Amino acid sequence: MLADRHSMAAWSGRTDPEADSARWHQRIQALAEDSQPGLALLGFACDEGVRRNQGRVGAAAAPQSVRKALANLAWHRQAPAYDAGDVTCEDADLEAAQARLAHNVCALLDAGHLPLVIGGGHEVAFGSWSGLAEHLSGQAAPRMAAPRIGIINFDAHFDLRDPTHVHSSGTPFAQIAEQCAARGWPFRYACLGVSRASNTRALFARAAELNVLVREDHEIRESTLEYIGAELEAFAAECDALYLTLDIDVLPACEAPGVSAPAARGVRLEVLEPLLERLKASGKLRLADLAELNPDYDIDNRTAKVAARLIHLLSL
Ligand SMILES: N=CN[C@@H](CCC(=O)O)C(=O)O
Ligand SMILES: [Mn+2]
Ligand SMILES: [Mn+2]
Repeated sequence: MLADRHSMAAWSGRTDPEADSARWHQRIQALAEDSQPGLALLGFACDEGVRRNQGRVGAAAAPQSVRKALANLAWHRQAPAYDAGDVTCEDADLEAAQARLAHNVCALLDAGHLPLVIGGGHEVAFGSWSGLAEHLSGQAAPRMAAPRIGIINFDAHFDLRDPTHVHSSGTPFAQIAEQCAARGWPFRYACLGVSRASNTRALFARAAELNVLVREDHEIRESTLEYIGAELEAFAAECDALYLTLDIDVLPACEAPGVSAPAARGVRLEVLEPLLERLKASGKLRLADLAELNPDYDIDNRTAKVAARLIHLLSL
């Protein structure tokens, strides 16, 4: 086990007497060296990036709160699911935590698992992507000279802040763009649910420079669902592998109050879910993560339940 800590304590809940009534807590297993390929949940218990980004901290506690919410959901999977433990951030050393996350994600991919990382602040994205990059550059994956990794971020924010001075929850995709440039890899980034009011002109300009596929929050609604779904499929078709990153603050604050920076408008769950279904259907999803859930501001575990439902959807 590579992760910094591991406990199955969160996995408890209701047990029904009827046959075929299993819930996640009854089926999820602790990851072992010889585990058959399956879905691997890995926590990134870190909000140092949020602190550096002047945000309200608390997201480090999200992995445990999501596990508790997921524990009681009904189990409909055929393939196994594992808990791979948590990577933690020690002594505010975000860079070291991201490097350990990357090694863990790479090891899971090498072993044939689909890693689903539960952040943490959105600084999780740099560690997640680095793990996929390490995997695609290594021996375990089919050789690709310059893999076309498509990043699909559902987020009210671009998280493309200038990383020159500080690495934070606001910089991961700019850090990834730098990494791609250094490796001669294409940078393919789609950011959906962006709030114009919450992102400066400088960030919109950087997104344009980097050729980011941008859809603002107000553009994603039931009447445009077909168009945006087709646009995402076309984006996916031009990629070798997809990395999906879900910033929970893409949802309206009434649906997801427990986040570091709540969205005044957001994209509703009923619109988000069909888009995720279409992405799954592409068959190219290699990695997913969830970011910015902050249990300190949650109401009756509403946000944790939404996060658990999204994991449940992705796991089917
Ligand atoms: N990952 C967070 N990103 C946002 C936070 C905005 C805020 O704190 O209001 C950002 O940096 O833009
Ligand atoms: Mn974000
Ligand atoms: Mn955000």
